[in-house]
Amino acid sequence: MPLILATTEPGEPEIFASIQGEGASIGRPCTFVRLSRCNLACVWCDTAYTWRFAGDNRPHRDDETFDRGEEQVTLSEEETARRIAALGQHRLVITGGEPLLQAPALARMVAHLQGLVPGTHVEIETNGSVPPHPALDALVDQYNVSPKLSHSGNPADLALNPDRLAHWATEPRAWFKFVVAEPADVEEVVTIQQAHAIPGSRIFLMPEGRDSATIRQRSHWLAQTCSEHEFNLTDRLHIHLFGDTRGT
Ligand SMILES: Nc1nc2[nH]cc(C(=O)O)c2c(=O)[nH]1
Ligand code: SF4
Ligand SMILES: [Mg+2]
Repeated sequence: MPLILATTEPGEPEIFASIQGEGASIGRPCTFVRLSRCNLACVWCDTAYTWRFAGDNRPHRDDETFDRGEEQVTLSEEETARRIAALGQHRLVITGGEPLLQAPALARMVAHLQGLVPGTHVEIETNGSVPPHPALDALVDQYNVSPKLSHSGNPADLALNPDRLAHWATEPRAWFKFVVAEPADVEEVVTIQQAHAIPGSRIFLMPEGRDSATIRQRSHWLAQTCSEHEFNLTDRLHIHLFGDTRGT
């Protein structure tokens, strides 16, 4: 089974070199590969083109639906690895959508990539609701786990499964990154932190926002909140640098 990737334009897979814009590796140069499809549906999702295809009526703030044929491209594991290797980086961030939905094919792709560029550091951006897959898990250096709070609009039993969260809480390669828009969202983070005994040093709060002004405004009060709770604050560096654009 090949990989189903997102596109920057019809037929063009979203594989690009950039700077990690969020979380524990912020500022590091890396290559990104964006996979299509997600098992959740966040109302403020900034990559709705990976899942909100015509006929999907789950609510989204923009109320836009996308043409699956234009937004998805199928690429073999080997060709995906070749395109990543051609960008010359030694770090890879696998994102989506929800990339763990395609874990078996991703495992084959990463194994192939390690043959082309040995020692590549592999990070996965995940919403944390999908169990890790053993073959892929063995090839991953870092998980950036972003559980979705109630303001995302997802049912809690899907987005905040206690067994899944318990797994990530005890996974030493996992960092937590919570998207926060309002102070009430932080209360949910604290509840999750306490339920799973997650050290604050492994938690990042990230302002929800798709433009610099919103991110900056929310970062002001979030900085104070992070001090109080000893959480980390993360920016969304790529939005300041490139705006809300694909392939950046
Ligand atoms: N530069 C950059 N950094 C990112 N970190 C996480 C991203 C994501 O979309 O998951 C992302 C992204 O789309 N671009
Ligand atoms: S989990 Fe991520 S990709 Fe999926 S809908 Fe939410 S923000 Fe979008
Ligand atoms: Mg993004």
